[in-house]
Amino acid sequence: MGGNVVGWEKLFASCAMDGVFPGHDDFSDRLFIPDCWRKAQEGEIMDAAVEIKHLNIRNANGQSLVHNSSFCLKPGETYCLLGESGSGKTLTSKAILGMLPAGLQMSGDILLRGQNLKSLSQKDWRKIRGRQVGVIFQHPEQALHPALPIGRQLGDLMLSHLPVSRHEAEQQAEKMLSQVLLKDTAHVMKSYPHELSGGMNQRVMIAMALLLKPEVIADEPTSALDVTTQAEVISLLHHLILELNMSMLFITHDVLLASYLADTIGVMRDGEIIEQGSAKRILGQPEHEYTKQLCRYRSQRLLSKGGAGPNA
Ligand SMILES: Nc1ncnc2c1ncn2[C@@H]1O[C@H](COP(=O)(O)OP(=O)(O)OP(=O)(O)O)[C@@H](O)[C@H]1O
Repeated sequence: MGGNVVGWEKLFASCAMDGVFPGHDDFSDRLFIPDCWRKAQEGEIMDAAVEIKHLNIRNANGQSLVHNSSFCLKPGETYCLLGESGSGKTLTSKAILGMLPAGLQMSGDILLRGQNLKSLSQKDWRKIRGRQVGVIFQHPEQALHPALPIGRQLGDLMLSHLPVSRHEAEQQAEKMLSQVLLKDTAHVMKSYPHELSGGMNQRVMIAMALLLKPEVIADEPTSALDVTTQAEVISLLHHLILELNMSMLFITHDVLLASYLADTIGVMRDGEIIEQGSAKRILGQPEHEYTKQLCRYRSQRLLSKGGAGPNA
């Protein structure tokens, strides 16, 4: 890892000792404070990066899969949607990306920087994805074309949204690859996805998602990686989101991961957000019995493994 990226183990060890996690008020004197927080404190009104209002998703039989969900991702913050498998996290993120599977019915409003995405055509969605909202999936093959070199894919993304030359686009792309700490970026630019390791492809996907500085949705982005690579990738993502002052909706079933990354946590269960608030409040004073269970589980994992990482 690069020298300025905080290692999981070091970070967790110190957090476990202090009983707090970065991103919370307790760390405010030591951490980078996003500009938007300062502006919000000063009373300046800002559009939410993403706002979900009364989102309902039903299957073809009318069964409710996501029920009346509302939440707000503020500019410059990381909002973790935390919940067990099947709770509706991925469907929520797919709704925001305009990628709901056929046969599902959606109601409610999705606003991106104030723009309601409700009745966009597929053509309009293509203009938005990558430019205004980027996504990091669990499996890079969901986003990377197997038959195109990495440099071409990143360059194409930039060319499809910005008035730049192919040369400029690929220069920017290569710069982004170095920001995700890939070595020998000239070689990576010419490589095909199957020639890179899983961890390298995940970094390429992060580079692609962050390239045009959109709002970012990360859906269990490291679940398919081994423990060490997972820790490196999460640490890198956290660092870049802070450095670039970007907003991220991070989807996870892992309470330890949420406690490491989140400014705000929404706990999702059976299609509903049952509790949400600042990470400090949710982890320190959970109200719902289910959230209390999650917090007890987190404490046990920290105690038993010394807070050693995302799969601890
Ligand atoms: N295309 C679909 N058609 C019908 N039901 C679906 C479809 N996709 C998901 N579901 C159902 O919707 C519910 C929520 O699924 P979702 O994938 O959002 O859960 P999740 O919280 O992301 O879980 P996981 O982490 O396992 O992906 C589940 O009961 C799932 O079976």
